[in-house]
Amino acid sequence: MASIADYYAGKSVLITGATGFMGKVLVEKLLRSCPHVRALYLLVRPKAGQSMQERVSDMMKCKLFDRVREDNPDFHQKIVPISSELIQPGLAIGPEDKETLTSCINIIFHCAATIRFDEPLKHALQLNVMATQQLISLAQQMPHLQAFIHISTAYANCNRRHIDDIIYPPPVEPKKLIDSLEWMEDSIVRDITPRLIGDHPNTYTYTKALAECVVQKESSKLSIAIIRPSIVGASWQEPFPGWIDNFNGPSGVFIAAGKGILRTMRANNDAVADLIPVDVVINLTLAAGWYTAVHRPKAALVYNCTTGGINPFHWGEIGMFLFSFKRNPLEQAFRRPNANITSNYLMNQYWILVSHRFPALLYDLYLRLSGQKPQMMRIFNRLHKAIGLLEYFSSQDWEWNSENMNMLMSHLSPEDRKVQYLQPRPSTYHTAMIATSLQTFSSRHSTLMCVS
Ligand SMILES: CCCCCCCCCCCCCCCCCCCC(=O)SCCNC(=O)CCNC(=O)[C@H](O)C(C)(C)COP(=O)(O)OP(=O)(O)OC[C@H]1O[C@@H](n2cnc3c(N)ncnc32)[C@H](O)[C@@H]1OP(=O)(O)O
Ligand SMILES: NC(=O)C1=CN([C@@H]2O[C@H](COP(=O)(O)OP(=O)(O)OC[C@H]3O[C@@H](n4cnc5c(N)ncnc54)[C@H](OP(=O)(O)O)[C@@H]3O)[C@@H](O)[C@H]2O)C=CC1
Repeated sequence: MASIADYYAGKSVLITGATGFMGKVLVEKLLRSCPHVRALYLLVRPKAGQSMQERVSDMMKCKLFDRVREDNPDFHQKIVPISSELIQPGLAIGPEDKETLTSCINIIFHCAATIRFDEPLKHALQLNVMATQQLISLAQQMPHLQAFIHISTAYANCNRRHIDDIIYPPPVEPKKLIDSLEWMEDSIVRDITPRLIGDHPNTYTYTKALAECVVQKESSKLSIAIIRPSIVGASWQEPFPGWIDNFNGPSGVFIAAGKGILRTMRANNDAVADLIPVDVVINLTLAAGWYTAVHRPKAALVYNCTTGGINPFHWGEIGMFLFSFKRNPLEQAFRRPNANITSNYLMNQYWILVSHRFPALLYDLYLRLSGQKPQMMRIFNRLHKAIGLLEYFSSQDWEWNSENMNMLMSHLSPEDRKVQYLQPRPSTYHTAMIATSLQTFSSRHSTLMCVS
């Protein structure tokens, strides 16, 4: 059977979300590990005054691409940016581009999404669900398509404690929800969002669950796989250890703790912190693309891409790790760092008062008296809002079944297992991943290495 690199040779690949955290790593690994891939078509929108071409060429200059650049200085010739705004009808792809895509694409990786926990429901629905539906419709017009890989999240079903690698019935029929929200004013949608999302913690996990249902509906017509990563962190090994370019999930928490701002947070010391390095997720994604295209499974296969089952690491251990900040605070720290976790709500409230609000009040008073604008209370209010949204995930445990991931591993040749390593088995990888990402944070004054 063809190796993964052999399979991708000569193939045209369509990627959404290529300018995002995971998308960039996917583009890089595909170019580096599958050097004979024919072309990567990236659906990109113009943003912040930059055209989509400018955005893509800036992205390719980033440090993440150093190794690809070394191997093949002309790698950019394989990248074809296509202008697309995913929440517009027809994904706002021009007729000529559509013609090109439908005639040549062999594999689609759908990474784009809004991952904000506080996204208004209508927008999360438009991007995470309706755009997925539109992309699938486009995929159905591609005669040479061999695989459609949808990136979901391990938390799409976080209202369950045990999560198998199957697609669960959606909380609501997506079409019904789309139709009923269409005519509603935004303020009404905002008011009824908590009732609609029910036992989901936010609009993100809720719409990702609906997207899986949309994908499943088409699985008889296309060869589909769904990848469900847990909390995606910095790279473990490739293209170099510790690469990360965002403040999502634990990263923002680490920085706030390293600057001595965040000193208390509600988390369960004994709950599994299911962190997975971005390079492992991308390896699984590429391997799943290969398997789906070669084996054409009859139903969509779901890959829970998690680590807790094989190599559990706990929030308490991360908390211990952050003690290193006591000796090495990040630059321009507000105070000497001293971050602690508690699972007790009242205790947390007490420490918020004593070690967050009170010092902020004092500092703002000092700023006022010295003729400057007070700012610390504002910063803490934002921090508390963000932490409030994350605590749901750090206070409880989930258990994921990873049969399909194991099955996929067993199908890889020994050579592919080296290139597309899937399971970070050594127990040191969590600490390596966190340590290197902390180095990334501290070495650049807490701005990240490659902010797009
Ligand atoms: C006491 C400490 C002990 C610590 C040990 C225990 C650690 C526990 C950590 C628990 C983490 C749990 C994480 C669970 C995650 C579950 C994951 C589910 C997995 C997924 O499927 S997808 C990925 C998940 N999505 C996210 O993580 C997104 C969550 N974030 C949001 O929804 C929003 O960011 C949030 C939290 C609502 C905040 O919004 P807002 O206030 O509007 O701020 P922005 O994010 O838009 O940022 C504005 C601006 O500020 C910059 N920024 C953000 N954070 C920092 C920072 N720490 N330092 C410096 N700058 C920061 C940000 O880049 C923006 O800049 P722009 O220039 O882009 O405007
Ligand atoms: N990060 C994590 O911890 C996890 C992520 N996931 C999933 O992985 C996938 C990728 O996540 P991640 O890379 O972290 O997310 P990012 O927020 O870093 O990237 C999101 C991507 O989607 C694109 N996008 C957003 N809106 C639009 C739009 N309207 N039109 C075109 N493109 C758009 C963004 O483009 P632009 O640059 O133009 O904004 C960006 O390229 C998502 O599906 C997410 O659910 C799953 C589990 C964990």
